[in-house]
Amino acid sequence: MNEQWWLAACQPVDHVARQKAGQRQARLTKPSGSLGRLESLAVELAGLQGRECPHLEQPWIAVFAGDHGVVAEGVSAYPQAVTRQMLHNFVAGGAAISVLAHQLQARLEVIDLGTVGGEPLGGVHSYALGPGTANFTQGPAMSVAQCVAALDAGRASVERARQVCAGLYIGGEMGIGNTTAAAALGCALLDLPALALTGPGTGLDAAGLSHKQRVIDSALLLHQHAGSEPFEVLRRLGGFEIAALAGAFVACAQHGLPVLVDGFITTVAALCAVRLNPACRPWLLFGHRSAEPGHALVLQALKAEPLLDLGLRLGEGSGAALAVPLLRLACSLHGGMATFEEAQVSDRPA
Ligand SMILES: O=C(O)c1ccc[n+]([C@@H]2O[C@H](COP(=O)([O-])O)[C@@H](O)[C@H]2O)c1
Ligand SMILES: Cc1cc2nc[nH]c2cc1C
Repeated sequence: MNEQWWLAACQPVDHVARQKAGQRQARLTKPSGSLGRLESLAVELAGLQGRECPHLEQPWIAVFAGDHGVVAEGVSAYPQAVTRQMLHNFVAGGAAISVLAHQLQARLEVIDLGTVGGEPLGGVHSYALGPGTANFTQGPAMSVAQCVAALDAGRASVERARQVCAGLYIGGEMGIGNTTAAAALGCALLDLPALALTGPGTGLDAAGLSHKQRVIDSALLLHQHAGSEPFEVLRRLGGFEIAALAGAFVACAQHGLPVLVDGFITTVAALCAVRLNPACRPWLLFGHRSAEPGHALVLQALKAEPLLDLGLRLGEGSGAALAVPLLRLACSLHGGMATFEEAQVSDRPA
């Protein structure tokens, strides 16, 4: 295997800046704790940015796409061709994430790791690792070389984000069938049966859902003998876009770039990243809780508290993008509010 760069050290959190930010929060003109999660968010960001008053520089949004051999088992409500059709839509500006990126004035890049249907698309970084992964009910989803190349593609995206001094990294995904891969991966990493993490994805009915659960259970049985080493689990049950996201998240932590994680699939990628390199965990913030039922369990396993719960189940990085204004406002409140002393307001409850 190539050099395993994903095992290298991550940036430490600045505990002094974090502590100073906590002390500042206690001096702001409000009852202690009254801004709820926005308070801890500002303090957390202070530790990541190494300054008492954090502020959000330009966010970078990367959408990773890949197709999945397991769709041959009939596990998605939509046809596989949609993955590639959506690539056009991302670039043309018509997808939800395109609109959100425009509104946030965030840079959006689109990365095709390997989809069914031919030629590289204009405006898309193309890797052509294969026409989708192999069907993991028959064998491993990826070869070692494909999985390493996908992790590398994630790292390369973070390099591009760093070149424009992005202050926040959002990784989105697009891949018909990827809730099956994410559920299988999550089950293998958390030692759970398919029942725990299988959900309707793009919209399966009850019969479709039980079938999807059986497909995942059979894959878990097939790959059980391979053990729980995270790279091997990712290679066997993951997807190109999921491996790329895991690589991007580890690379962000290695370079001290905070990440805002999106929905079910990206959170499973975050779990892979944390299993590959546990020191990356502090760099991961979580944008929302998806309607996909397995998401809550994976978030719990990561001790993650997402910011929003709006019933979204789109992917593309949309839930993370929607949380950006909240992050910005948490920073503005933290840095802009007066202290009790400055405003000459009594800081003592009666
Ligand atoms: O982000 C989520 O939580 C999420 C939940 C359900 C579906 N998705 C999106 O829907 C696609 C996968 O759904 P499926 O049913 O084809 O496995 C993929 O393109 C994801 O971006 C995303
Ligand atoms: C239309 C469509 C858009 C998507 N965006 C992310 N996953 C998706 C799945 C479908 C089916």
